[in-house]
Amino acid sequence: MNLSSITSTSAFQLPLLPIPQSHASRSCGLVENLAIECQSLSYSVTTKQGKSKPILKDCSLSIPSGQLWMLLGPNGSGKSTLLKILAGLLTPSEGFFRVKKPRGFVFQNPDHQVVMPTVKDDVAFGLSRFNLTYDEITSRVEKALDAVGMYEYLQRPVQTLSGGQKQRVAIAGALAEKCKVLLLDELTTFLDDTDQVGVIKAVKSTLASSEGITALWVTHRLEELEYAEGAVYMEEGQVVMHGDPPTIRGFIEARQAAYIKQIYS
Ligand SMILES: Nc1ncnc2c1ncn2[C@@H]1O[C@H](COP(=O)(O)OP(=O)(O)OP(=O)(O)O)[C@@H](O)[C@H]1O
Repeated sequence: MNLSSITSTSAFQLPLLPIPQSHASRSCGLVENLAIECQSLSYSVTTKQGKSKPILKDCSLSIPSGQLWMLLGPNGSGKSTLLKILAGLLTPSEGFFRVKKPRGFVFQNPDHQVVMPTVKDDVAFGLSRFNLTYDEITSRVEKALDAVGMYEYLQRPVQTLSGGQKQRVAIAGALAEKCKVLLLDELTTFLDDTDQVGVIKAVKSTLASSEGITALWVTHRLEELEYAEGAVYMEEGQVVMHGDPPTIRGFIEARQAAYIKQIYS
């Protein structure tokens, strides 16, 4: 169901990774072929004491259409908050953002999203608000489940599915609604290795077989970067860098090594 610049950090100063020209072209001042764009996005909450607490600070990033990008960063760095803003679930305090629509948000815990009795009912649920015939709904549900490798589970009760299968059903819900952007919040956190790879491959093959669907995937798992075309790394509410996965991976590994050295020195 479907419900960079580098900013200064204490230890590292790296240059902005520009978006390759093949990914984005400028015309009349607007960036074309981008699925997601944020400029100077900030988000604050008001504490019980009445003080403003910044959660996101001056975040800028651009993600081209048709690609899988990863969003990484330590706990509490603001990844989920940024994703919720992009999904329209939170309103930024300042800045500008644009996301191609329709967009779909898939939660970390599939039990919060996959709630109808059977797989086909769950994928069809969001379609009830469109004026579609029964045949159109059936066709969309079948195509969406096929895209995530779950077609044979059409009639299955959802409580018999594994966590990874439920995640794929949740993604199918967004695909059935013809979402152009999939916002995927730590889908593999609770999954074993087999389910993890199954979900990520389902997203990859969906993007490969469709026209211009883009996915932004929040993760803590560095090894998942091998599936991505691009990545964004956040710390303390800021986008520290964004660009190609090997460079981001090298940066994070250097950061982790420095942290471990600091602990043991
Ligand atoms: N409504 C809120 N009120 C107060 N603090 C909040 C609120 N929402 C988020 N925060 C804080 O903002 C910070 C960023 O939270 P967020 O969930 O976006 O981080 P994250 O990078 O997704 O973390 P994790 O990897 O642990 O899921 C955290 O310190 C969190 O406690």
